[in-house]
Amino acid sequence: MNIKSLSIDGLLLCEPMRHGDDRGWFMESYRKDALNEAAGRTVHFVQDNHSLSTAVGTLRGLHYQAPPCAQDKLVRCIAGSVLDVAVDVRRGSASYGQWIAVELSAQNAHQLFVPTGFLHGFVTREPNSEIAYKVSAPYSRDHDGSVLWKSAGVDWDLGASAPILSGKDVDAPAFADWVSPFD
Ligand SMILES: Cc1cn([C@H]2C[C@H](O)[C@@H](COP(=O)(O)OP(=O)(O)O[C@H]3O[C@H](C)C(=O)[C@H](O)[C@H]3O)O2)c(=O)[nH]c1=O
Repeated sequence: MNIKSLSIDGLLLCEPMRHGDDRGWFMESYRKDALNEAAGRTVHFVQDNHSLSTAVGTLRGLHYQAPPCAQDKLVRCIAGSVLDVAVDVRRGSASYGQWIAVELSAQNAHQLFVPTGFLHGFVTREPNSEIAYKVSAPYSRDHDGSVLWKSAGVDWDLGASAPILSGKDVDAPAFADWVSPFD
């Protein structure tokens, strides 16, 4: 498992090693020890999530769970491919408002570690794309929030197409009007 820091402090790109043979391949898709060493702390995952997005251009984001239910996330794509996005919304951060986007795909097997204090979202690049991700706090509907996907300066690489959104994401507040709950 190769884990490297990205340009925004706290974000990690995990690249598991695939061991191929004439049957196919084997991969360790999660190593607690390696992630904790790279994160510099113990990350306690308590829930696994899995979503299927059937159409290209399905955009889920920009989402967060507010404290005290904030979530670290370890995100991977197990079918198709997505552009995965994280936006730094830690009020004390020198990189507040900065974002990164990485392609996660079943083919590259890359994973993005998104610590608490970031907005998270993705847009699908293939039909029937699936993401599976670990979170460090249980789902809490009362702490679940969204920021309008097109208001944070993210380049989603959508081309001329409008994304497919949930009602929650269509009506989300604009980044400029939103107050981050993260220190
Ligand atoms: C997140 C979640 C949702 N749900 C239920 C609530 C709704 O009835 C249904 C769909 O939820 P939602 O529209 O919030 O799903 P996504 O748009 O995929 O949201 C997720 O997408 C972005 C990319 C994230 O990083 C978050 O994990 C999460 O916000 O699943 C649950 O029962 N448990 C959960 O943990």
